[in-house]
Amino acid sequence: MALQRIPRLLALTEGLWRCQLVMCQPLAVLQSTLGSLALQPRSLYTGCPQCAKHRGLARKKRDLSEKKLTRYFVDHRRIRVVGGAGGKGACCFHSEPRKEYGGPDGGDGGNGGHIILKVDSQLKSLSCITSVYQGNDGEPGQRDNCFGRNGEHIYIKRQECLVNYQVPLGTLVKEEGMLLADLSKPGDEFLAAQGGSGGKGNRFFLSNENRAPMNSTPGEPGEEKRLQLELKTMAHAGMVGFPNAGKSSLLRLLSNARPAVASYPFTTLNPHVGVIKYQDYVQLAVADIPGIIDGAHRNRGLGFAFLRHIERCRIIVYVLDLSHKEPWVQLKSLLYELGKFDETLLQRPHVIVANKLDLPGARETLQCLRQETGSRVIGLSALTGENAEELLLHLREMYDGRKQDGKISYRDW
Ligand SMILES: Nc1nc2c(ncn2[C@@H]2O[C@H](COP(=O)(O)OP(=O)(O)OP(=O)(O)O)[C@@H](O)[C@H]2O)c(=O)[nH]1
Ligand SMILES: [Mg+2]
Repeated sequence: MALQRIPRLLALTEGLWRCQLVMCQPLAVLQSTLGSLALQPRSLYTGCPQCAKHRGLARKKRDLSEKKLTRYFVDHRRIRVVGGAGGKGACCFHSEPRKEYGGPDGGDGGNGGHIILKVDSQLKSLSCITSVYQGNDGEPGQRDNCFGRNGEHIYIKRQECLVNYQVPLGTLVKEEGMLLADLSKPGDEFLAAQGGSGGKGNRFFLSNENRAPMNSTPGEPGEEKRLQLELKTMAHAGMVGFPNAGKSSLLRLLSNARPAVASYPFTTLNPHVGVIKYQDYVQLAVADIPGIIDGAHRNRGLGFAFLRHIERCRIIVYVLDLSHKEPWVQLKSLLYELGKFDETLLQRPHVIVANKLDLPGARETLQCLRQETGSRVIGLSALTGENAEELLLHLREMYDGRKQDGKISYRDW
């Protein structure tokens, strides 16, 4: 019996020993004598149960692979929304002992619930949006002039116990290609489908001419719409460049985002947004999108549809690769492809960044690039972090400048 208790005792004591708690002499003796049983030492957790829970959560979260992310990142959805139908009006008469002609007392039906799209800034993708949303129907009217209950409105993320659905910030709502709403501010709402109004009970039809109306109306059906939801990433600055130029490496260097980096082209398949945090608590969001190549507008490479994710960026960062002999050719191609997508993108304030300054011969190429473009080019290395401050300061200057113009505010990216 005593032998059976030994392993448990040992487990307790070794934990105490590992945590270097104040260990009394008898425990130390026991530890040394039972050590021959060679149980693996385990760490004794001395905190409360809540802390133990947190300890489990503190495990490092593994980044999702780009392929898996593609499954989760959805920037297009077609949905059918149907508002709830109105409840039917009741047709009945008051009945009480010794009251023969009680009169009509059929209550009205409740209104059907609307379907409302609401912005949730925590959401980053449209993946949680399902294809059909059916509104809640209103309840029918009841006798004794009881009106039916209105259908609960449905918001397109389930939140607490309410049926409550939401969309990410930057969602465009279109119907047959026509823009209905641009949900670009936190808290924005859009009434996607209106619920039908409830029917009238026979009490409603009571008049001097008709003291015993026998008619009541059914509730109206809810509105039905087929909508396209399109997500455009919201960031202050967007990076464009050829594959392998080092956009993701740069984003990793500047911000807390962790996009995948590899030496093969098209490593990035989805847009990533990182936040640069300045010491005075100003935060600047930077988006990294998949690389674009010559002929992207003819659907070469990954095409250029994802350029819509930089459409809302106020600053465009062209990332060029100094390992190429003529990076200015890359710049021309980028400008051409951007112009094909949207001419106005070319008028946006921009920064030209030449990456991979650490490579041999890169400084000479940088000089040539400056001469060719005739504008400011920030040479840096995303790998070593060399000269990254210049880019950080320049982005901040541009951001502050545009904020003073009233073109950027915290609410309006
Ligand atoms: N020597 C050097 N290599 C770099 C630098 N920046 C990035 N790289 C390398 O270049 C390769 C591509 O980097 P990425 O950050 O994945 O490039 P990307 O532009 O995001 O590429 P895509 O996602 O395919 O568009 C990786 O092997 C990086 O290690 C740099 O400053 N110096
Ligand atoms: Mg990348």
